[in-house]
Amino acid sequence: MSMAAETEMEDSSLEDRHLKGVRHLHESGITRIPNKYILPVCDRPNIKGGERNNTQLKLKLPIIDLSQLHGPNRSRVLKSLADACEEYGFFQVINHGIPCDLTRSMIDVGRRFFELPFEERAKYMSPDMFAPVRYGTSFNQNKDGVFCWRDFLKLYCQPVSRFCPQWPCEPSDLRQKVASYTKETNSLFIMLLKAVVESLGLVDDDDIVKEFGDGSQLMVINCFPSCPEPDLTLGMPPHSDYGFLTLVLQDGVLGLQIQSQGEWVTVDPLPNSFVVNVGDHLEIFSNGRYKSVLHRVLVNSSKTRISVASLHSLPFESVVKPSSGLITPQNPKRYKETDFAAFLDYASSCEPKKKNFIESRRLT
Ligand SMILES: O=C(O)CCC(=O)C(=O)O
Ligand SMILES: [Fe+2]
Repeated sequence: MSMAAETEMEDSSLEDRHLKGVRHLHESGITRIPNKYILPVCDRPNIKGGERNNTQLKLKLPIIDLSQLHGPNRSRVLKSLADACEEYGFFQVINHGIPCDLTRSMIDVGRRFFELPFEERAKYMSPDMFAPVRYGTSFNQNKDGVFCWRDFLKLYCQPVSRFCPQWPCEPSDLRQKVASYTKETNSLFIMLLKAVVESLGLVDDDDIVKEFGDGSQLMVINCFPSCPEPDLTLGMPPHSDYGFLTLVLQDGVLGLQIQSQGEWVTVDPLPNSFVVNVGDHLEIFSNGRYKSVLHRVLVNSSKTRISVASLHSLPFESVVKPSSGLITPQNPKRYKETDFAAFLDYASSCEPKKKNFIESRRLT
């Protein structure tokens, strides 16, 4: 075989390797990351002081105590919520009522899914962005020039009775855990949604809350294996989330970063809290008052990290637009109407540098 043919064969088997995901690479025991994962210098995470001597800026997100939401302190809680959504686009909720046994077992079953033999996981691989069950790698494996250090399992969740039979049957308790977790996170979301709507001063806007009764819920279980060269790559590139609110559960390993005053800072959540972030749809609904903030994920050289992001929004076919109750001559509409299909078209048709869908919806 000629050298060129050999190199070509090597290249194509390397290409295959990327599509098998980073868990697969990690299991092969590599000590350097393949070029496919190396970011241009300007996009690298710039881990200050080196990883061992980690002096990352840590951020304590504003705390929303849900045990105070239905008592005499309600207006104070709503004010904190409004401030957090305006200033950070992120907050953490405590006393949310979801049992920690359930959150622990959700992380645990997610971890066990990624520990299954590759062939078992591969049954759910699909390049189709619309697939209700999709195991994949990177951010958008069809488009990303540089891959990121993440594998994921995405599950459509609502209605549970429709999607549950399509979820992976291994690990054997996955369906039951995801079903319970879906139910609990959906109730928490509805509680937060009502508070968010009220915090915008929309006391009479019951329509939106009703519409969310049949809303969409997408669960993304992320696996960020330990990485031999974490300063050259990212677990997720800077992006915003498309939905209304995202509820993020983490396993205790830090990694999530948000941009605050021009610097990337690491979110350091309280134990048993949920990190919640404003998505593009809420930025549009609030006519830009609440911000869908860019965030990214760092990886590290010693620990695998698991996170579960639950993305909540309107039914897939609904149109999202600035709330009419917020539009005045002084505060005109700042965003075009959008729907889920427009987002998927955008996400699948380009490789957005900042993965920021909302820019394309802004009225100038
Ligand atoms: O892993 C995390 O903490 C965040 C994950 C995330 O941003 C996402 O799944 O959209
Ligand atoms: Fe995200």
